[in-house]
Amino acid sequence: MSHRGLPILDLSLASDPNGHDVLLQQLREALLIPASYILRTVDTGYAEETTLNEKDLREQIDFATDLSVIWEQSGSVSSESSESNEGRDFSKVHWHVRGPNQWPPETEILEYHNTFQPMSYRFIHLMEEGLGECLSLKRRIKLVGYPPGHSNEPSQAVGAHKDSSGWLTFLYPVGQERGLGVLDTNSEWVAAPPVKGTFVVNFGNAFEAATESVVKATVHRVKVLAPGPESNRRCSIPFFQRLPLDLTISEIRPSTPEDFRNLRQNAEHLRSCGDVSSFPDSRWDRLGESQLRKWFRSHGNVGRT
Ligand SMILES: O=C(O)CCC(=O)C(=O)O
Ligand SMILES: [Fe+2]
Repeated sequence: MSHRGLPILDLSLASDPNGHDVLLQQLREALLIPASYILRTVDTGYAEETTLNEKDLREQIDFATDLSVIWEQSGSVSSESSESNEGRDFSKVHWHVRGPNQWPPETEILEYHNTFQPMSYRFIHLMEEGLGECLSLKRRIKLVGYPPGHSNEPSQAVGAHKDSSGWLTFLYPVGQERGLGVLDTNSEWVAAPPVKGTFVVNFGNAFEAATESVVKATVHRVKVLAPGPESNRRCSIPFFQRLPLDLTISEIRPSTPEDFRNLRQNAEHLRSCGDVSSFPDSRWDRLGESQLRKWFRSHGNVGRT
């Protein structure tokens, strides 16, 4: 079940009475070994991004659930009047990240959404069976294009990072272009080339926090080659699952069974990678704050507005 260092899980075993338990066991092992695995299954608004203080060489467009603006300049907005505000405290600056959307609604890519949404839940339910997780998840889909690099050396297309959206990311590489790399437990970069009929699963920052670092968030990056016969435009479609903005680490933790969190004593293989940001940081307990910090770090213009 492995492809050049990354385990490959066959999701179809989930509905096979003889394969189900085997898959759960593989899933449990995969959660603890490397931080990423491959799952076998079935010109407007381009954003610029910076990772580790270096500009990424890629263009991207986001599709997400269209949410209304709920934060007001005046600070604390009385929430009682509106049912949809659910008693939130709008003096908290992280509510800035809610609306208005600067990207098309997810209905524009309905077919993709309708394929990935049930698949992502199928996978999450499988994890719940193995671990007992149960959280309310939102999602975001992104279309990403990487032009070939400028120099003869591979260039940073997106720098080393952990996905800040939180939970799991299902990453679908379009075409055969290589470039995705994942940091393994020995702090070495492992290539994650496209494998037909599969997509890559990354663990996000909140997943690491929920499991008290038993499962490490996947540190990953993309490098692109200089223009040449080997180097074409690379495209990918990540499907991010994220958690409610107001959720805190202390609220997330009980969702992971204690016996699983206790494995942390045996899981001290921390992958350090320079300045890659981590969610489990007492200064940024709330997921919304961590999201906002990510936007500040990656998109300088967001911090200025
Ligand atoms: O395009 C890829 O393969 C990786 C994209 C990614 O890591 C991200 O957008 O967070
Ligand atoms: Fe990522």
